[in-house]
Amino acid sequence: MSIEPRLLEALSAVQDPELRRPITELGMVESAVLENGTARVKILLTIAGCPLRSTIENDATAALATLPEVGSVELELGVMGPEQRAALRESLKGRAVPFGDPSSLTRVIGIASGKGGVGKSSLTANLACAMAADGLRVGLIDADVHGFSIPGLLGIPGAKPTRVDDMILPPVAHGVKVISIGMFVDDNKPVIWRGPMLHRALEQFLTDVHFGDLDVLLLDLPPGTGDIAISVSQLLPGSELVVLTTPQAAAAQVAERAGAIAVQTGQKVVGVIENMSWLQLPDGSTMELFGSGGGRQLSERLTATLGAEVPLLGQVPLDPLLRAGGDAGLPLVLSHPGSPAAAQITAIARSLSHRPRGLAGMKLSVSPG
Ligand SMILES: Nc1ncnc2c1ncn2[C@@H]1O[C@H](COP(=O)(O)OP(=O)(O)OP(=O)(O)O)[C@@H](O)[C@H]1O
Repeated sequence: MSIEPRLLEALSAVQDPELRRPITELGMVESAVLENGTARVKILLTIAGCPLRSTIENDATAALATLPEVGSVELELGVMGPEQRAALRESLKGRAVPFGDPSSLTRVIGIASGKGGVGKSSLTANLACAMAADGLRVGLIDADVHGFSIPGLLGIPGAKPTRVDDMILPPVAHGVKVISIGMFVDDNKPVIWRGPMLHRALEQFLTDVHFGDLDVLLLDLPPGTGDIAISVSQLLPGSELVVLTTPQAAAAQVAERAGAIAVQTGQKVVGVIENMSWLQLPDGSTMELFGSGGGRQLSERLTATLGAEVPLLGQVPLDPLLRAGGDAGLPLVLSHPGSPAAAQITAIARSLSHRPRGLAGMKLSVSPG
């Protein structure tokens, strides 16, 4: 089938919403001809019943209509055959370096907490959206296997990943590629997996899920020091940790254990975040609902235990809008970017993503000149 270069050029502006690459590079444009001002184009979807077919349809029609010589568009949607899908898989596989590879440029950051309910999932969802809003390519793995909540917090509670044969394409929410155990279990059933199964599930997320090239991959870890924390350190030896606490001394003590695990795993703890630091009252005064000092205390203790500076990255105040944003699936950093809590989270996201990558322990491919 023939392809008119001008039409192909216009279609190169259309991205596959899940693969986030131009459809022209993915072998999805089967034919594109111009006859008497009518652009007749056939696009092949990766799978039948592609959930995003109307997005592709609308984007392609709009892109073609930008050409002055195109008066009308006739778009036909087909489905890739096994050979075309195999070629697509191959071309995608060759691109992204696995995250565990020492030469990977993706910064992998696990968000850990001592106990549940301190806001780890809410902050992880907000951090991911803040980074994506800054133009970074962000992936988020909800590894909080027993308390997965990320899909709901990002407004895609029932989303299922698209499968192209044995490759899994993560749904995208607010520019973040998201994968969660919750997407692989029925409805709200509890996950009763133990060590080896959890390890296998995480391994599958890291190998079979096609995230493409990412700047940052965030992992929402289960609270505490369980099996998943060990698996993460084994599967992603270069990954870093951020530890979350509330200002309460008792919470900081529990969180210290989650951070001190890095002594055994050899991971770097890049900082502490204090959440629920205070509540601003209508008269402008602040109320320290959970006491104060937990974040500072945790940062000092981890610095002493690990023998390396573990800074307090920021303090996020309590904000009812943050809770409401989670319920509505629209994180606070997007719904109310100017609020004090959102400003703190965005500043923390920037300090995490803008730090130069440490080169210690990394192979440098430099040859003497
Ligand atoms: N800064 C904040 N202001 C207001 N509400 C918050 C804040 N941080 C978290 N919350 C709320 O606190 C509750 C617990 O948060 P979240 O589920 O994110 O915690 P978690 O640490 O991930 O818990 P678990 O590990 O048990 O899933 C949620 O209702 C969330 O909306």
